[in-house]
Amino acid sequence: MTESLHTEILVIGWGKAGKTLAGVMGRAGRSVTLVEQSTDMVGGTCINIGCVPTKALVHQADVRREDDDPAAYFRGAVQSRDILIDKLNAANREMLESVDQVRLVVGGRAEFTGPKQVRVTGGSDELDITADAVVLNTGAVPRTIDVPGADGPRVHDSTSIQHVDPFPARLAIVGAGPVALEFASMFAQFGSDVTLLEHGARILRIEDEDVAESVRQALGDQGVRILTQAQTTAIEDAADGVRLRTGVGDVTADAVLVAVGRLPATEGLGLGTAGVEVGQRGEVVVDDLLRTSAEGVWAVGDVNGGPQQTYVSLDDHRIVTSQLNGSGRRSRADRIAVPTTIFLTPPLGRVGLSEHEAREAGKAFHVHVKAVGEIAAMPRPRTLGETHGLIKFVVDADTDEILGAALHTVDAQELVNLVALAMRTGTTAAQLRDGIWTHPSTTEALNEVLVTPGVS
Ligand SMILES: Cc1cc2nc3c(=O)[nH]c(=O)nc-3n(C[C@H](O)[C@H](O)[C@H](O)COP(=O)(O)OP(=O)(O)OC[C@H]3O[C@@H](n4cnc5c(N)ncnc54)[C@H](O)[C@@H]3O)c2cc1C
Ligand SMILES: NC(=O)c1ccc[n+]([C@@H]2O[C@H](COP(=O)([O-])OP(=O)(O)OC[C@H]3O[C@@H](n4cnc5c(N)ncnc54)[C@H](O)[C@@H]3O)[C@@H](O)[C@H]2O)c1
Repeated sequence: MTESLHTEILVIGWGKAGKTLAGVMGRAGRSVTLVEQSTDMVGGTCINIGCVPTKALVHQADVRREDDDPAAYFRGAVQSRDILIDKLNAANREMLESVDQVRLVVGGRAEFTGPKQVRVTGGSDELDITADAVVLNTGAVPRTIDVPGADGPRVHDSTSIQHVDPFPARLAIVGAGPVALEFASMFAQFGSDVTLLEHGARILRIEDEDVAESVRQALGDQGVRILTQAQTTAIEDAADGVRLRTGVGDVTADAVLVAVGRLPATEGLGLGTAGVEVGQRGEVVVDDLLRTSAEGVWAVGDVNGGPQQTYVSLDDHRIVTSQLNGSGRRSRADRIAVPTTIFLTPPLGRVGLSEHEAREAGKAFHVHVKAVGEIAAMPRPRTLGETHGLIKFVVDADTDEILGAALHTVDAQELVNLVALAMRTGTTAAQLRDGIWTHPSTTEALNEVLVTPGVS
């Protein structure tokens, strides 16, 4: 059956930016149609297969006791992950179903048939939609590696590994980005024997050496084996598992996770038909207002090639919403000090310049750095029994403002937001150092680390 409709705003993909924009614009009385290809993905990547389920698993892994049977414990952890995700998926649907002006089309793939004209196909049903404005929010998909055996049944991506069965006593992970590191730390805590295959000279190459070394030590103490210069050339079935051939020797495992990045999801969208330009990395090309090359078409979230973070996608929505329903002045260029966190145990929070980036930028700066275990004024890690890590600040020698920070410590995912705010507001290192902070908290590190003699 073919139906047609016209809508003011068409959102393709139920990502963070798109769902937020749909709710805001619908509540403002504008007619919105949101198309999502899969019922399993209502609410998008973050809540169904990305941030939230993985952090639920990280938490479960952290609280596992040494004598818990790994396989049985993992099954229980996955069950509680699934219960949580089902609830969030349903809550996301309810959030938009309750907005009268929003029409939801779930279970059909959208493809452009002309400028601002889309066909949605789901089974034998078709829906032709024309729109005044189109917002592309199709996300990203896991990149694969082009080696023999990479499509084998025991080779997983970040989605399927969350339900891996049987539990892998030995897990090999190809890649060393946030996905690889988070799963390495998590599976080691679940009781797997984890080998991480990094194809470069060291993990976290964009970070300072002392920061990367701090993470390496924490992972090592969890039992993660890191092989560097390990280019995977083949994945083969073997009698005792699956064998990865690498330039530095073979690795045998029960399961493999390939985590070598995520590519913007543009396949099959018919972007050429819509006059939407795609760049060399497969991303939809946008300007700072997230406008594509086609008039009236915007791209938000991972698909536009920006940082792949949920909160960046959320900010993308603010930029487009401001054009559809506001001053239109909000821009990507306004972003200052956007923090990140890799949810290791303990997590690594990062914001601003690293030491080597500050040096390359020709800045005059001081470095304040201290190992977490040596920070007497911060008992919080000791109360949690997790004293790995390092806290490092790069401070402008002329203005005393924070240029950047690396926070490898418990609670880093919170503390990094405070430091980011300090950077945005021009709060000085001395003000942070002399601040009154609750006790026992991780923020107290500021009282001590920023007192240490700054090394120029
Ligand atoms: C394992 C993992 C862990 C992560 N952890 C974190 C974290 O801790 N913190 C963080 O900030 N970020 C994290 N991320 C990244 C974060 O999940 C993404 O940056 C974010 O979800 C991107 O959202 P989005 O708005 O681009 O769209 P998405 O949420 O990806 O939504 C896109 C939607 O579009 C749908 N779609 C695609 N094509 C079509 C089509 N043709 N027709 C209809 N629908 C379509 C898809 O099914 C999907 O539901 C993680 C990612 C992964 C994979
Ligand atoms: N906590 C978070 O905020 C969080 C968590 C998970 C994912 N994410 C986002 O999801 C996106 C995807 O993450 P990711 O870790 O998959 O990708 P990534 O692009 O961040 O890292 C991929 C890593 O794989 C390595 N690599 C590439 N090809 C390889 C090969 N053939 N062999 C071995 N290594 C190879 C790269 O050098 C890189 O270190 C990232 O942009 C990230 O920001 C964020």
